Amino acid sequence: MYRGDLISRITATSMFAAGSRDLNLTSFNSADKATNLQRARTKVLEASKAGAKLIVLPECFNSPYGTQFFPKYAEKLLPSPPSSDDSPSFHALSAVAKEANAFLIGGSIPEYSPETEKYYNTSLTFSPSGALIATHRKTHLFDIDIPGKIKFKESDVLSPGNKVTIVDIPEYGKVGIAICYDVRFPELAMIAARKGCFALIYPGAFNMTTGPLHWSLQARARAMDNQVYVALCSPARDMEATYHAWGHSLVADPNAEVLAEMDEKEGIAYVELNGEKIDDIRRGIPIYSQRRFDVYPDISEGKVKYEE
Ligand SMILES: O=C(O)CCC(=O)C(=O)O
Repeated sequence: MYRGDLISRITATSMFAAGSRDLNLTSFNSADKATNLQRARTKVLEASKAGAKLIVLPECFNSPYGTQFFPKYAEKLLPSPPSSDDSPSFHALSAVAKEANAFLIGGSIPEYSPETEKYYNTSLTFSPSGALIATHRKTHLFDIDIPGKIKFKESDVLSPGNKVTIVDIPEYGKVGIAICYDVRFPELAMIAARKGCFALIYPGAFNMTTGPLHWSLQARARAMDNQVYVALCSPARDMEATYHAWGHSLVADPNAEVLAEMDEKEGIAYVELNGEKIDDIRRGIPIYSQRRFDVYPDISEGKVKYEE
């Protein structure tokens, strides 16, 4: 199930909050996709130079965030690989993964599928050779309405993905990938963890209402429930934008302790993931072997749609 022998070889992972949804902290205009892609490239190369082997970008890193923006920024990913006209972001991510010689979880981008004629919020993961190794379409759409605070309805424009996404990273182990609001659904995290993932990684962008309330708590809860690493990677905050991201990219360890947490500004956080820590935590608090599947079902078995 859990491949401690492989994951203990991990040396570094990095998170950053750059190339944001609507980032306009310096001189660049984040509503400009090409600028965002260039910014992301610079930061990925900076992280890889510092030794990162697994690099994560934020949700919707190539566009402003908002249902009004998705159709304009959406890219076609089919056929795979798409043409560079259809998906400049696909090609930029693939090229920089190769240049950085690192695994790259490329945040997410708005996608338009000519097959289904629908829009999605989609995360692409590339290997160090530049090959696409995983695609996750946000499975739980961000539809909330907290009176006087925030109303957001992704489902006005987007359609949901329909699977749990696990990527087996050679020499490291399995990683579960999902997007932002997906973190609120413990079932998805638990299935990925019980299928052997050592880390659950969520490009995401909470807001100024739910960020302070739940961002860190959600990461810590998923880490505690599953005794795995959990990483959340947010865009930096831009108060000029229509959506104010909470920021605070963070990594929680298998004991639910926060190893690194950024502030709301652009930056890079580096964290070393150690497989032995998972073994130690699970030995100390052995919930992994104490489950009572005679009392309740194992949700990771049976009718589960997942893809490795
Ligand atoms: O769950 C939340 O509070 C925020 C989710 C979100 O911002 C998103 O899914 O993009």
